[in-house]
Amino acid sequence: MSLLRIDNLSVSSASAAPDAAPLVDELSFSLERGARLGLIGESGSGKSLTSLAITGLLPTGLEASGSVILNDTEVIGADDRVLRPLRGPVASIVFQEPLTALDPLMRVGRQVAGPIRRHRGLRGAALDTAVREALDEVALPDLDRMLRAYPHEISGGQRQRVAIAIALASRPALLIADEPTTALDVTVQAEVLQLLNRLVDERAMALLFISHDLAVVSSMVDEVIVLSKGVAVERGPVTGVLRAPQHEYTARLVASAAALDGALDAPRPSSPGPDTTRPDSEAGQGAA
Ligand SMILES: Nc1ncnc2c1ncn2[C@@H]1O[C@H](COP(=O)(O)OP(=O)(O)OP(=O)(O)O)[C@@H](O)[C@H]1O
Repeated sequence: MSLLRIDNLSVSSASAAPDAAPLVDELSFSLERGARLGLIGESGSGKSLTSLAITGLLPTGLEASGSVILNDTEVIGADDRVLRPLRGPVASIVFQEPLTALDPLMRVGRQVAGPIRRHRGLRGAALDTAVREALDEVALPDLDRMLRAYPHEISGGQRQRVAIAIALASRPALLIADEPTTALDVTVQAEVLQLLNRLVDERAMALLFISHDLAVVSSMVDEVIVLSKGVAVERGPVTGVLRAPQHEYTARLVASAAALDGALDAPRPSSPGPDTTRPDSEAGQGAA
């Protein structure tokens, strides 16, 4: 039995015109325990709505149809009472913006303790130890300060590490990472990806990794689905899809990523180096 099996999932807005295209359109895929799948596509292609539909967290006004079976439970149409026990121990989400997941008025230590107490039943000294271990596992420095800090008192990268610690505290079988590093600067991004990679491996979790960034996706997953306007236009092993895209939309995504890489690698048009070829230039004068 697959950990997650999605059949013909569609998501539509209740207030949209009857002939409007669904926001997610007849999407099907499954994910086995320990497998890694990427969902890529431009902004607005339906990636986040898919992740929210999987955990039954679609905002009011949006309706899902089809079937999402998470660990043997049908999510679509299910009561919150049925879904709550799945959120955490079966599937956890790490969002793009860590502040979405964190309570601004609660110290980090208490926020991490909440899901550990709820899902693992720990109390007292055992709970304190588990909270420290959870923060240590995501490589947060200065644990004493972290435990007492409010979210605004730590950096963006540290906040995302705390959000990851919270998502993992309930030991999920499936981690959904929805653009987890997009809000972080490039060096911090690489550290957080490394951390996620290690934790997913160590815990043999399944990973659904959502991103518009092809380079990031290819470093994290084995298989990929390409979404365009809510439709899965291509899928397959990540290296094959990115090296030899079959669909024109995927080819465009790959080309624009390559163009971006090329632009970043190329020398800057206004080189900061001294221009000694112009006698009247500042550099030329300075060098004279
Ligand atoms: N609550 C809502 N009501 C109506 N339409 C919505 C709602 N939320 C999202 N949409 C629309 O659904 C489409 C898919 O949105 P979604 O957030 O899944 O895109 P995405 O691929 O995750 O984009 P991004 O990378 O920018 O987060 C978009 O056109 C969006 O405007």
